[in-house]
This record gives sequence, structure tokens and C-alpha cells, in this order.
Amino acid sequence: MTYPLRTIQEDGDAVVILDQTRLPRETAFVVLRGLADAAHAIRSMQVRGAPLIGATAAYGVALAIGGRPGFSDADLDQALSVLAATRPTAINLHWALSRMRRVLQKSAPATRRDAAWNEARTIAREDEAANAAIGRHGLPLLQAIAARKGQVNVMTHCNAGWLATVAHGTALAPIYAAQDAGLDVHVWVSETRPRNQGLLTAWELFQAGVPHTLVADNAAGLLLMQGKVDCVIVGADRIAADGDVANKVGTYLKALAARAHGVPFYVAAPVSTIDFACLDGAHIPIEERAAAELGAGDTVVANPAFDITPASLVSGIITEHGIIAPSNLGSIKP
Ligand SMILES: CSC[C@@H](O)[C@@H](O)C(=O)COP(=O)(O)O
Repeated sequence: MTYPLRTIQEDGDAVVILDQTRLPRETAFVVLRGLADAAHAIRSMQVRGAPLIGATAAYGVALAIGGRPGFSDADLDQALSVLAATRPTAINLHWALSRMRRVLQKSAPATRRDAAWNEARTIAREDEAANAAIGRHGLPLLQAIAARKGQVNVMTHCNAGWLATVAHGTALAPIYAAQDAGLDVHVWVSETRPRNQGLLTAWELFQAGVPHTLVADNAAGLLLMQGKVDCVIVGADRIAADGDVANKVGTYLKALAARAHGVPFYVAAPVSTIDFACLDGAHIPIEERAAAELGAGDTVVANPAFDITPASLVSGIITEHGIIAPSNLGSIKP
């Protein structure tokens, strides 16, 4: 599968991102030149999706160093804390920043610039490779359905495609692999109120020529009840050590409906999305976003951006190391 654009790429001393706040209406790029630009891009959701947030934060540290000959430990701490405060739920952000801290603390201030660019580049390349592996490991699930009944109907939520990562996507990676393998695959795309990330998924699938149907979030239960969905695959923003999954709000309701109708529910995520230090879903911070996103006037609004799907509702976690039972995440702890 080749993708028409890159979500993030280097351009000399700058980083160029695809502005996802303007998709699918318009394809526009933004040049990030410093720490403030990178932090703004994450906070404003010009870049979004857990793995891409992590990669952008890593490049943000490199941008913070810029052309400065000396970048002290205090400078490093300041850059890391600005980036860490951008969005609370996606653990890939903190995972990437910890890697940057580890590498830079070991290098002398004069060599930190090169070290930072190298590590950010490595994080981006590793994400691309991990997601390609997720596609390969998820493919047999879809092949088994195709062997049984021909067309494969997958439901997804939010956008966990290449737009949400450095490349390939997580939940969409097995779907792209299925298309490459010649399977007859169709995707039910839920709109994903209030930010409409489902439109990004529909845009991606359209570009790739994957048959899909956009539905309102609330249609998911009916489709599952009517037997129109063979499996659900979603991404994740953080997976706790016990296998509880934080993902875009609305994921939990799909998992409940999938269980009620005997439909397998898979989560696709790289190991960088697993927070082994987080005991369970109750300990995952849930981002509360602006009331304005719901378009209400003076009404009191709550706008949690993520929800928690208990491990008991998850059939398996598709990682770069294979499909793991949520109760067995310890077996892939790095
Ligand atoms: C591969 S992305 C997985 C998740 O990050 C994705 O499903 C999601 O919830 C994205 O949320 P967003 O608020 O758009 O950053």
C-alpha cells in the first residue's frame, strides 16, 4: 500500500506536518520551526492520533534545540514539560519524551542537536515498521473471515489510519494489508462526534480505494445487531497493564454492542501505546476538551475525549509482536 502524503517529514532544520484540522476539505501543510510550533500542532490537533503525537513531540525536542550551541539540562527539562502538557491521554507522547530525555541526558550539550534529530528520526521509523507489522499480524484475522463468508465487513471508530501515525496506521493497517492481499473488504466508518475523525478515515479509505460506508456513531449498535459487522478494529491512546483500553469516546459502546452480538472486538496498537506502569483503566487520565466542540451555546457541557473499554471486552490486541490476549500483556513488556 502506498500513501499519497506523509503526516510528518523533515525539511532541513524544520519539520513539515499535514494539517489535519483542514482535512478532508483541504490538503495543507504547516512548517514547524520551534518548540512552540510543535506544542501548538499537538494541542490544536493539527497532528493527532497517539503514535503521531509521540513522533511530533520527539521532533519538538529537536526543534527546541534549534541552532543553539549549548542546550542545558534545564533547557531540556523545560522543553519536555511544555510538550508533556499538550495532551494528557495518549501515552505515546510521554513514551517518546522519555526516550528523548534518556538519549539527551547521555549526550554533552554540544552534541545534543544531532542526537535529538537522530532519535526523533528513529522513533518515526520504528513507528512505521511497527504499524506495518500490525498489518501483517492482523491480516490472518480478516483472511479467516473471508475464507468463511467472502466479503469482510470491519467496523472502526475515530481515525487510526496512516493519518494518526507516521505511516500505515494501526486499526487500518490490517485493512490495507487485506486490500493488498486481494480480499473483498468493506469498512463501516463511524462519524466520531464531536471532532469527526471518521471523516478522516473515510478520506483515507477513499484515497486507497477501500470500499467503506460512513455512519453516525449511534448507528453502530443497529449494524452489529443486524449481523452487518464481522469484526470491530479500533486503535488506542493508552492501554493499561491489565489490558483496559483508552480510545476515542464511543469506543466502549461499540465494544459493549459487539459483545452483546458475539462480534469480535480487536484493538490494534504498537507496544509504545501500552503503559506498563498504569495498573488499570481507572488510572488513565481522560482528556476533557472545550465545550465549544459540541457546538452548544450557554448549556453546561461535558466533553470527555476518550473512554475506557475494559479488558474483558477485548478479543485481542494486535501489536507488532503478534496478537496478544489483554490479560497477557506482560509477555511483551520491553
Ligand atoms: C493510531 S491512533 C489511535 C488513537 O489515537 C485514535 O483512535 C484516537 O482516539 C485519536 O484521538 P485524537 O483525539 O484524534 O488524537
